[in-house]
Amino acid sequence: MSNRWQAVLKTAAFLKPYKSSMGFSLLALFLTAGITLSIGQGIRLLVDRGFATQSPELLAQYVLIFLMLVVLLAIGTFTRYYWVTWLGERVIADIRRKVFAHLIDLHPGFFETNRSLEIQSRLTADMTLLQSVVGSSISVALRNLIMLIGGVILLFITNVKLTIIVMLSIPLVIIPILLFGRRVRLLSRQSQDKVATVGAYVGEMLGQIKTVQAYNHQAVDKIHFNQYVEDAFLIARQRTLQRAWLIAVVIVLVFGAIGVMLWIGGMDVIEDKISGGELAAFIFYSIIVGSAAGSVSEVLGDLQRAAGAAERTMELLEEPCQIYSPANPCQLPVVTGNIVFQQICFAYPSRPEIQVINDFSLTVRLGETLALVGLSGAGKSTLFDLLLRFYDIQSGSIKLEGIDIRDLDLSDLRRSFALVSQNPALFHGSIEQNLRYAHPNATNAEIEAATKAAFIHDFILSLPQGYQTNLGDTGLGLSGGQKQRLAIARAILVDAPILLLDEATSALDSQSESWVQQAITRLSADRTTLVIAHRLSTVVTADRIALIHHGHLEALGTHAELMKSSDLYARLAMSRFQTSG
Ligand SMILES: Nc1ncnc2c1ncn2[C@@H]1O[C@H](COP(=O)(O)OP(=O)(O)OP(=O)(O)O)[C@@H](O)[C@H]1O
Repeated sequence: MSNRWQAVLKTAAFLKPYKSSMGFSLLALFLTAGITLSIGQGIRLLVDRGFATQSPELLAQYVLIFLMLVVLLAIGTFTRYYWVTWLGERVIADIRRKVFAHLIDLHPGFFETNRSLEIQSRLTADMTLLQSVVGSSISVALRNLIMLIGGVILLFITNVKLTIIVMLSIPLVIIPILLFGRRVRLLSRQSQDKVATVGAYVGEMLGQIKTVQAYNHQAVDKIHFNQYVEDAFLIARQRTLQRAWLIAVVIVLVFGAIGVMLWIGGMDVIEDKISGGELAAFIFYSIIVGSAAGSVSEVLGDLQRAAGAAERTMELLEEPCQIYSPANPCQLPVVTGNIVFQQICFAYPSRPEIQVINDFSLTVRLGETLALVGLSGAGKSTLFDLLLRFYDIQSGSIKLEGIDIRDLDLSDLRRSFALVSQNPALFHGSIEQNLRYAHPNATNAEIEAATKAAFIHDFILSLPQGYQTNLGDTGLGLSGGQKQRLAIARAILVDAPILLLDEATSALDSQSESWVQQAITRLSADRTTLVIAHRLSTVVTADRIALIHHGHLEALGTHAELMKSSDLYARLAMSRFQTSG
């Protein structure tokens, strides 16, 4: 079986928990199809017995039956529509939750080879497609299939001669409609893609609005954007033209065919070979059979596209997670900050030929502040990634409290660290929500103590909405220094035994710089701290400095020692360390 159909089966498995809803839907489906078909018989009785006999009582009786059928049809359709759509929405909600739960645990390396924008589009576009198929197309296909089969049987029962004529002429009507329909569908898909490109372009430009304006790039962007919009318009126009043709052709062919039938059938009625009711019922059934055949063929295209979406979704869901907790993790003792790197080697999975960390060994002492310094690209941030197990090393070992970090439960390991990165990640939401990110149950007093220690409390209070001030995406609306202090307050609140700090390279003004510096000093006072240092003030006050060069430990010691013993360090200190603060 091809992957695609396996994926469809796996997607269908999501329906399993909802057997009763499926039962309701199927029941309603058969009921409505049955009633629709029996309306033809109702029409026949109405014409032959109600009108032809000129009896008002019989007419009233048959109109009543007809109305009852209509009410039943309404109830059945309500049930079918509600349960089928419910199923579609429910199943897609389940798949979305499962995919997200899987993605958020996946190793970060996965997102390097798969653009997150593309994954986002899968989560929206593919899901919408699947939803429309589970929540409507399947039921439309099934209903029309039942009507098609039932309609053909009833056509034969009603009149064999006319049925044979209809059967011979159906392809004449259906084939042109299918051809036009296919072209319209192809153009609709192209049109959707074009609209998606327009959306992506707007997203990218608005996300980078300052760069766009700083480089006076608006005129060029307008030209590009106009091009995208015009492309989308041209395709939409073509699609509309084809669709208009399709509608016109359908009208001519379908009503033409009905006209022919009326002619042949009418002659039979005049010659008394069949009754007027039979002819009316016959025309009703032919319309049903014709439209059912059209719908089934149209829905088949949808089902095929949905199979593609199912395949991509299942691929995502089955992507193996390469970083996970061991089955029987070791118990982590109280973490004091005893970290040992032992001859570790590492290359990023996306560039396996470049050894970023090369036979690196280092023992971190309890409670010390260790500054990591080195040229840009030396591998400092990579060491943090390895400590947090975003990637696994290829050889050697990293031990925390004497235990290899690969033998620890991932959440235990990561709970031991508080990370303050160079560009602190803040999320959409209030300042308070951002502070509570890793410690949701913190009391207000704890939050205040943390923000005071990070020298950000007064600033927060100066905002009109204080702690409830909303931050835009990625902390929009705060300066670099404010973001860092907020991140430091968050780290204080987490109160993890080891602090990982990636100092900002961007120069802060001296006031802000000194606040950040003091906040860091407080934060690192009673815990083991690894800091990627870019400032002279930081390296001078650090207990020890590790100089990293090409992923290797080049030298280790205090500032004064390294200034004497290492040429590279002396050069680095002269040229690179920022002296502000
Ligand atoms: N995700 C990645 N995939 C492949 N290569 C990477 C990845 N991240 C970093 N690298 C490469 O690994 C090397 C070390 O990068 P790292 O970020 O650890 O350096 P760094 O010392 O922190 O530099 P800086 O001070 O400029 O931040 C660099 O050559 C970089 O290009």
